[in-house]
This record gives sequence, C-alpha cells and structure tokens, in this order.
Amino acid sequence: MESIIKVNGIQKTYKKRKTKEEFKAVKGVSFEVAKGEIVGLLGPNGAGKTTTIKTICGLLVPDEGSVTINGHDSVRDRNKALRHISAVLEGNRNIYWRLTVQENMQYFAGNRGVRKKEIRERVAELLKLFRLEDKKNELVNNLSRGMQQKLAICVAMLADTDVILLDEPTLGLDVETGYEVRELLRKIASEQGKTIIISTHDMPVVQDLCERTIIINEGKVIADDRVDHLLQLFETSAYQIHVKESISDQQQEVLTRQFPLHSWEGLKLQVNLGQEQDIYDLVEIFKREQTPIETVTRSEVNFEQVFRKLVKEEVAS
Ligand SMILES: Nc1ncnc2c1ncn2[C@@H]1O[C@H](COP(=O)(O)OP(=O)(O)OP(=O)(O)O)[C@@H](O)[C@H]1O
Repeated sequence: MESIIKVNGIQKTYKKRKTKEEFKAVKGVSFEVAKGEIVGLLGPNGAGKTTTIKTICGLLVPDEGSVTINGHDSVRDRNKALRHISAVLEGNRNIYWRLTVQENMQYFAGNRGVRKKEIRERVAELLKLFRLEDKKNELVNNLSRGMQQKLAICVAMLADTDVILLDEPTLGLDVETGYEVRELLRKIASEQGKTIIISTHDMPVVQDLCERTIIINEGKVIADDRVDHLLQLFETSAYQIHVKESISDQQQEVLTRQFPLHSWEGLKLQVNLGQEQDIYDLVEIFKREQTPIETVTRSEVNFEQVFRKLVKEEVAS
C-alpha cells in the first residue's frame, strides 16, 4: 500500500539552555505509514514519542534524517507537506478557554482556511459528529476535561487533512469518555479514510484501535508490527496459576529471579514464560515447598503484557 508518511532515520539532540549539556532524544527512527492506517506510537516516559510526532508535524527540525508527507519533505517543502497534517499535541491547551465551543470552531475554521461560506456548515457537521451540539454555547472553561479533549480533536478535523497526529488523546479521561474518543477515532478512520498516528500509554487504545504499533525505547524503534501479530506471538507464553495459600519469601525470591515478568492478584499469579517448557520450572517452585495449586490455565494476553516484555527484553539486551 502507498505510504503517506515516511520517516527516514531521524535524529534529534536537545541542548540544555543553562549547562549546554546535550541529550540525544531520538537516535535514528525510521518507519512508514500507509494511507488510512491507524498506528499507535508507544514507549515508556521519555522514549522520544513526542519528539518524533513534533518532527513529523514540522515543529522540530531533525538534526539528521528526513520526513516526507505525501512526497513533500517536511523541511524543504514545509508548506506543501504540512497541508496534509493536523495535530492535537497538548489536547485542551490548543483551544481557547474563554471562548465558547462554537466560537472556537468558527475561529479555527477561518484560521485553517475553511472558506467563509462553508464555515457554518462544516462547524455544524463536526459538532454533530462529536456530539457537542448541546454544548456549543458553553465556555470551554466550563467543560469537563473529556469534552475539552473531544473539542480539541474536533478542531483538528476542521481542515479536513489526510493525516491526524494525536499526542495522548485519552490522557486523564475516565473509562467511558476514553471509550467514546476511541470510537470516534475509529469512525473517522473508517468513514473518512484518515490516516491516524496516536502517541499513547493507553494500552486498550492500542489493542482495540490500532492496526499496527511502533514501539520506541530510548530513542530507537524496538518493534514495528501488527498488533494482532504481536499478541499471537505472546499468546503461548502467558499463564495464570491459582494457589491455595501464599508462598514463602524464599519462593518469591526464586520466582522474581527466574520469572521477572509476573504479578500477583491475591492468590492468582499472572506470569509470562520465555518458552512453554518453562512451565515445569515454574511448577517446581511451588512443588519444592508443597504449596497446593488450585488451577493452572493459559491466560489471554493483553497488550500491556506484550509491551512490558518487549521493553524489558530490550533493556536486558
Ligand atoms: N526541549 C527539550 N529540552 C531538553 N530535553 C528535552 C526537551 N524535550 C524533550 N526532552 C527530553 O527528550 C527525551 C524524549 O522526550 P519526549 O517528550 O520525546 O518523550 P516521550 O516519549 O514523549 O515521553 P512521555 O511519554 O513522558 O511524554 C526526554 O528525556 C526529555 O526529557
């Protein structure tokens, strides 16, 4: 499929103003995004996601490498490249809190080149899509965080660009509003063919919404794969063991040493094995002190486990 975004080996070093100390935040990131794809950009805090997103939307110039959008270089051909992109970088900080919802929409519509006679119709259409019609005369200051976030995305849709970049679109939203934003993004992608890149820590967003994920750690891409493929790869290695009584400190020590990727919920142990045969070593830990086992089941893998394992393996290597 045709790529609308090509990120070629970008590097970015920040210099601290006072000490002039240098920090390499992005160390040669490359990936491509096809038209109509929804891609999740994942990574621990400070991994370089925002720096990458800001470079794609032309707010930062890379020290090395390049970004092309629909064939236009984001530095040399900036205006042409940016015509294809809208970004929501700091959510509710991108909108005016002292204006109403509708005033914000009208202001940004003019600002982003929507033709005067089309503004009213475009604003009404988007407010309907985002279910913000009944809030149109409300001051943004009086809206909940979730509604402000929805408005910020709604504003980004005004220019009707091919690509939408979203930095943490569900940050701080409750489960229900997070779900609503997710469904909206899915609708926008499927009905309007938009290409969406989402930087997030929200694993359900990646698991439910993104077809592909690019995982960045310490400024480098450590995985770039389909979400369902990554889940399949890890499916065979996730187990749940339900014991009848708590294990001893010594057993816990061995467990932590041999199976660092585990967590307890009461008497239920959730563990990721390196390979399937490791189940025997795991059961041995309980057997040694005759801890009674209630059940051993292979568990459903969620994307959070996949993510943690990939990042942990990368740090260890
Ligand atoms: N303007 C800046 N000056 C100096 N260092 C910076 C600047 N912006 C970012 N950094 C550093 O670069 C690294 C990458 O930051 P970036 O914001 O891209 O990470 P991130 O993956 O988006 O993190 P988070 O998930 O915490 O938002 C971090 O260590 C950060 O402290």
